[in-house]
Amino acid sequence: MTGRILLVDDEVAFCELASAWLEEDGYQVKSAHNLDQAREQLASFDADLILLDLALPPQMDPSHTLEALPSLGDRPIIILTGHAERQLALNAMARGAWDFLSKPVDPDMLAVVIRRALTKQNLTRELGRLKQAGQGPLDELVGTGQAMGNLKALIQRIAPTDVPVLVTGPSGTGKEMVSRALHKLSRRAEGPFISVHCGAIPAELLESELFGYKKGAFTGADKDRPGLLAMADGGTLFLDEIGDMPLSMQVKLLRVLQEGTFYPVGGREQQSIDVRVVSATNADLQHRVADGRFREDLYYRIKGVNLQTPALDDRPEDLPLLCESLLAGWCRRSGRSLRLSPSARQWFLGRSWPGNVRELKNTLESVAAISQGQVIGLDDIALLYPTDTSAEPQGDSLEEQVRALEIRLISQALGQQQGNRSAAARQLGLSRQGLLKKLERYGLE
Ligand SMILES: Nc1ncnc2c1ncn2[C@@H]1O[C@H](COP(=O)(O)OP(=O)(O)OP(=O)(O)O)[C@@H](O)[C@H]1O
Repeated sequence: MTGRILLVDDEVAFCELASAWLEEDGYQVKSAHNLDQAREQLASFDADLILLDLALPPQMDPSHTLEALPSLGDRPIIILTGHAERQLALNAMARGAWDFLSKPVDPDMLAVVIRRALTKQNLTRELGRLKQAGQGPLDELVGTGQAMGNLKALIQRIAPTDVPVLVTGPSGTGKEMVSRALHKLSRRAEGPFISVHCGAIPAELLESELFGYKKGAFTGADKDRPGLLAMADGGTLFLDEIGDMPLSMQVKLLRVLQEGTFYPVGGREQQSIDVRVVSATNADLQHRVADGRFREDLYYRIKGVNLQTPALDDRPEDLPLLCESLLAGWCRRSGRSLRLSPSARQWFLGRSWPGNVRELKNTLESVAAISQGQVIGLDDIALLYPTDTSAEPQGDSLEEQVRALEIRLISQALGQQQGNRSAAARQLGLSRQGLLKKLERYGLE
């Protein structure tokens, strides 16, 4: 076991002896001979545990030492006592000390007590870390119904392991969000989360994007460049749309996942990586395996645990909360304050969302962007979706109608292109820059 221990005892001989025992067990040890020295040491030596004699100079008064306990920080303290000081030791424990040992100290007993205290300290720290990390990522995944509840419980269970995860579900159901939550709740949370859009990178570039390349590997390779795999080292590699990965690349990826090593394009030196692989797809991979478009061995390699994100229409119970939280998110970003009128809310709750949360989000944000007061009404919705509402559009000048039409067409294009802005711009005949400007103007970012 590893750990840092501060020994506080005025008996120099005892400090030396105990330090030798503890160092032999692999601990880092420092000694102090009075309370002032102890506090000084703690300023630069963040001890995980303190061994503390109660009778310390200059006072040699145990009750003075007891009063000083809180100034030694929030770490387990083990009290060292003489036989006559049993009551004092019990007082110390009542004040939060972890345990006590009578002198002369038995080295085996010391080892056991220290191991128990450090285990407890590690668990407390881990719990604190998990509580802190655990709040955010799962709360971002809005949904309190049974389907989302089960999914969140599974995420929490699987996240701390290194098991590969395949996230499947229809487009716009939050597969990427789930994958990020897995990373943020994992032991790799401090490491990188690298996303590879397997379908968006042209097949001929995928290899150099993933593996990186050496200078001179091909025309234009004027210096070494690390690939996405190397960048993900120590973290999570997220393979999005894995079903669209070309077969030739699937073989190479399989080798990396099996061996944990790869060669950069044009390189002779093997590189190793340590990554956790999370893949996502809205394709039916088993079907692709059956018709030969996806390698079976790779399928089983990445599948590990399969998490399924439910279609929004299969969890209508979450719609009210989703509307509320998506609108609140838009308000935060745009600096506006808006709510849904009862009839507008009814409209959102009463229809089907085949494009899932992405479609709901785009629709809500488009309507929010064109609404003018503090309440989104059915008339705002009617401006964008005239055929979906019975209300007539009201008070719309030519300018407002053009704006509404633009917003609708942009939202539609973004929905059809799965949020890919370059593709949506192409579909609309706009430059990417032109589309970005409009998104900003209409608060659709
Ligand atoms: N449960 C959810 N709570 C809040 N927002 C969500 C939820 N699910 C999805 N979203 C939002 O919907 C949009 C789409 O989510 P995401 O990109 O994770 O979906 P996806 O399943 O990976 O989609 P695709 O298959 O098209 O890549 C994002 O803006 C995301 O923030």
